[in-house]
Amino acid sequence: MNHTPVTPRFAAGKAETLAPGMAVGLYGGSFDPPHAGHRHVALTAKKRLGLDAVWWLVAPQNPLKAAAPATLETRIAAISALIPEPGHVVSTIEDRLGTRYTIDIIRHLTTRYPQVRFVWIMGADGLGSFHRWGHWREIAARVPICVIARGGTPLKWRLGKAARQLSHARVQPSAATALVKRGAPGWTYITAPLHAEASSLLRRGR
Ligand SMILES: Nc1ncnc2c1ncn2[C@@H]1O[C@H](COP(=O)(O)OP(=O)(O)OP(=O)(O)O)[C@@H](O)[C@H]1O
Ligand SMILES: O=C(O)c1ccc[n+]([C@@H]2O[C@H](COP(=O)([O-])O)[C@@H](O)[C@H]2O)c1
Repeated sequence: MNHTPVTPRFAAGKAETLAPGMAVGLYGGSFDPPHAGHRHVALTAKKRLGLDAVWWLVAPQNPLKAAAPATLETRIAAISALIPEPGHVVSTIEDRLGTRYTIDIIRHLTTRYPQVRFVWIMGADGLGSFHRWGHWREIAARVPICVIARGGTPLKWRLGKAARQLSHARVQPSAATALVKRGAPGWTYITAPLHAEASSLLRRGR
């Protein structure tokens, strides 16, 4: 197969490599700092969706968060140490494209690599605030979404605006791999065992 490197290698040392037909999970986060809960999400999604790779998209700055996170270098190094397994790539594509908005990444990747099957990965709290993201309906129209359960207020998140408006496109977790093959629109909510870790808890303990 003809492997096309998206960009040159970057600090983390693993290339973001794409090939036609590949299934790639896009796991966006502040990762400030990354923790075992993130690892759990990425490993669960990779397994349950049958992904070839998970790209950990390190957000330069979440547009909905006021506080600036640690430097990209610090977070990249920490993610690389947390998840050395093959198939997990730390990506600075948001920084390279000079955007803080997920829609820009999704438009770029789905337009440029139409033969790659991208899927967006997020924790359940992300579903709860998804309707506040820029062009969230277009994101959902362009890529399937995999939501991984998280402790907190799951009922509120599952009954939130985005979940309600996208309810027609929801599929059972048993259809998750088929969803990735079929493509958007579609989302699934995977009730993996919960993982209690949170970056805010770790920052408080610093
Ligand atoms: N323990 C967890 N279980 C499930 N999803 C998680 C967990 N921790 C983080 N996530 C998900 O990972 C993505 C990145 O999360 P983020 O980097 O903001 O970490 P966080 O622990 O939620 O941080 P903070 O506590 O500062 O809000 C989000 O989609 C979030 O929902
Ligand atoms: O595009 C947006 O409007 C948007 C708003 C909030 C969050 N996001 C993305 O959601 C992902 C998770 O963010 P965070 O800070 O909760 O880890 C990360 O990739 C952010 O860039 C994106």
